[in-house]
Amino acid sequence: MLSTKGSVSREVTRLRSRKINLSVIGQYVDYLVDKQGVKNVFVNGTTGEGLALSSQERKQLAEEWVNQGKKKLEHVIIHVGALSLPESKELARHAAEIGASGISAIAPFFFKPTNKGALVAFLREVASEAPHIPFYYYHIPPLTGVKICIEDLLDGIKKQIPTFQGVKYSDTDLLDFAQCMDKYNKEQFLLLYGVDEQLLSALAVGATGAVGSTYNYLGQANNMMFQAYANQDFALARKYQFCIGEFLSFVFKLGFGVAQTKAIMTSLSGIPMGPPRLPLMSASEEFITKAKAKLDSLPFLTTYPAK
Ligand SMILES: CC(=O)N[C@@H]([C@@H](O)[C@H](O)[C@H](O)CO)[C@@H](O)CC(=O)C(=O)O
Repeated sequence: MLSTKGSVSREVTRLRSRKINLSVIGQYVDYLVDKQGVKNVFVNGTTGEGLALSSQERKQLAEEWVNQGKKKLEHVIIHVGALSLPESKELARHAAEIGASGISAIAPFFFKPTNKGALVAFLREVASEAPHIPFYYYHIPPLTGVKICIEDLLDGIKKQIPTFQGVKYSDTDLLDFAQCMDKYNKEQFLLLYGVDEQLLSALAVGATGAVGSTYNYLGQANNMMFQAYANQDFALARKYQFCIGEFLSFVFKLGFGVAQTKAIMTSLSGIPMGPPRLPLMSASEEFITKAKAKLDSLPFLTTYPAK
């Protein structure tokens, strides 16, 4: 007991005054593009701990990603969601000014919108600050607690938010997701799926893309899964999804979240992702060793045929 308390307080001291490190972003962009085949990024979202950062830090990160991504990345979408509407609007304006390809926002989750009208009113205010770039709603009910049905949200949304382009859908409700695909086919919304362990099921009902934490280090494996699915090689696509599932199921049992994602990413890419910000605590050495050993036991996920 005593030793646990001691190590928690040492960790707290270590995490207390951590600052963002902009100097690794250029390297991060190259790693994603060259090693993972990932050319679209979602900045200041969950994995990037956007909600734990000050507005100033979020702006600095957004600028660095846009600048470093020039001529390398296809899309840099900046997450501008915040608990306060003025803050969210300011971040939206800033993202548009610096040349982001799009913006996205979660629902505020302290004073929550309790119905579609309230949510749309909030999102409309945010989106209207960046009237020339696409807006994506970031649906992540496990973290926001806002469970407004997306099938309902999409009904008439373009009239309310002319720049509305789609949804980053980080929830397991594949019925709602499939209904959106089916019902709004004509609108050609981009529905980007965000539960990595279920991506293949989302592809089967028509997902147009994916945004998630594991694409930082398993981007190639997921690209292969996309390719296998497009080629109608469903056995191969399932093999990728099952392997990804085996890895995630293993780390879930150890305790998995943003801090652990950063640690895995650091260990695989060699780029120091740094510790998370309090109240999140760093991944343990034991976690890192076990997660790395598990990935090493699944070479199918991390070794690819030469191009
Ligand atoms: C709750 C959460 O963190 N979800 C992740 C998933 O990628 C998730 O880590 C993965 O599916 C493992 O459960 C993403 O949806 C979040 C994400 O894309 C982001 O960084 O904004």
